[in-house]
Amino acid sequence: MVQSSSGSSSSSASAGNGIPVVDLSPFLTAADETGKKKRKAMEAVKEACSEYGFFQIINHGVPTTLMDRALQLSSTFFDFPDDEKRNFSAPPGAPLPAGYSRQPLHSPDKNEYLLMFPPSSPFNVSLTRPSELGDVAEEVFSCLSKTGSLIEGIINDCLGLPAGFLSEYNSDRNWDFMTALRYFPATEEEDNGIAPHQDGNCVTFVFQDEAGGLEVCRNGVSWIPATPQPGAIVVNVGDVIQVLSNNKFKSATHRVIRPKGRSRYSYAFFYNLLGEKMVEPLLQFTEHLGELPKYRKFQYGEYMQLRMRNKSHPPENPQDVIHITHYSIN
Ligand SMILES: O=C(O)CCC(=O)C(=O)O
Ligand SMILES: [Fe+2]
Repeated sequence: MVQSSSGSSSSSASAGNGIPVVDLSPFLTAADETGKKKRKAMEAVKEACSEYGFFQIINHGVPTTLMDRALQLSSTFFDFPDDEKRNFSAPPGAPLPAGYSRQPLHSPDKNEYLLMFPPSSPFNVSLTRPSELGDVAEEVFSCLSKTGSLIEGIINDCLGLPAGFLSEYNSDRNWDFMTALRYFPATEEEDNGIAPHQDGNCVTFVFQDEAGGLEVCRNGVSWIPATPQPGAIVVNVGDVIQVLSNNKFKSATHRVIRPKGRSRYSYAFFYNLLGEKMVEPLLQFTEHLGELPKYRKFQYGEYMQLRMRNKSHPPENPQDVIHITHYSIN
């Protein structure tokens, strides 16, 4: 049921060298009549979310062939000359930066990416080269949206919330987005792909090629690899779930280290929340437990704007970068 991503079998979600791996098949097949396998998987998710904020899922229903194809097609796209790639950038003044972008020179992050909103979004840039990319990316988007809803339901139950609470709270999928990323090969001088950060959204899903490099910080001390495993999807809890659960579930700090001598390709799908939604610790994790809320209430869209400002206008003093602690009650 559960094994560590370093490959060794184990019955504990925290064993092994890598992050825990959870088999979702009991949730997708009718073969679990007693519900025992589901309960075991739920325990593993619960432990992973409170210990690491990270786990990998297998037998999740997203076809491996689709993920592999998507990675091949994005790598073909990123191999195009810069001028060609820029034809797929959002037009100047566009309300959202859909399509192709490269991290600005001042950024420590050395990657380029394609940004996609839900397939029906008018902000999307049509991905016509290579010819299959647009359709395959849409298919990936729809599949991961379903995975998002499945994992959100599992997290809901792991947190002991009333059935369907999170899906009702987060019922509008319009703010979800996905990136196809390419990290440039490391140089002799530096190898940062994405600097240590937490994701601001609800839950993130990543699938990656075999290069490796995604790492999770444990207890502020050690870095644990999310070792690539064929067909697996990495799941990480974002700030919204951390706040709602009053820190019961962790929005883990993670980073990407670029490999030497090759590029690294991945897709990241952000199961998000509508900007107008208010976020605050739920009574189940405060009053009902006799505990004080660790965050004040805030509007999600405001937090997203502050995070985007971190990127567009990085503060001189790194201590002024806005994190979820901006809303902490000390
Ligand atoms: O590419 C990856 O493996 C992770 C990307 C990530 O952490 C992010 O975009 O927030
Ligand atoms: Fe991230």
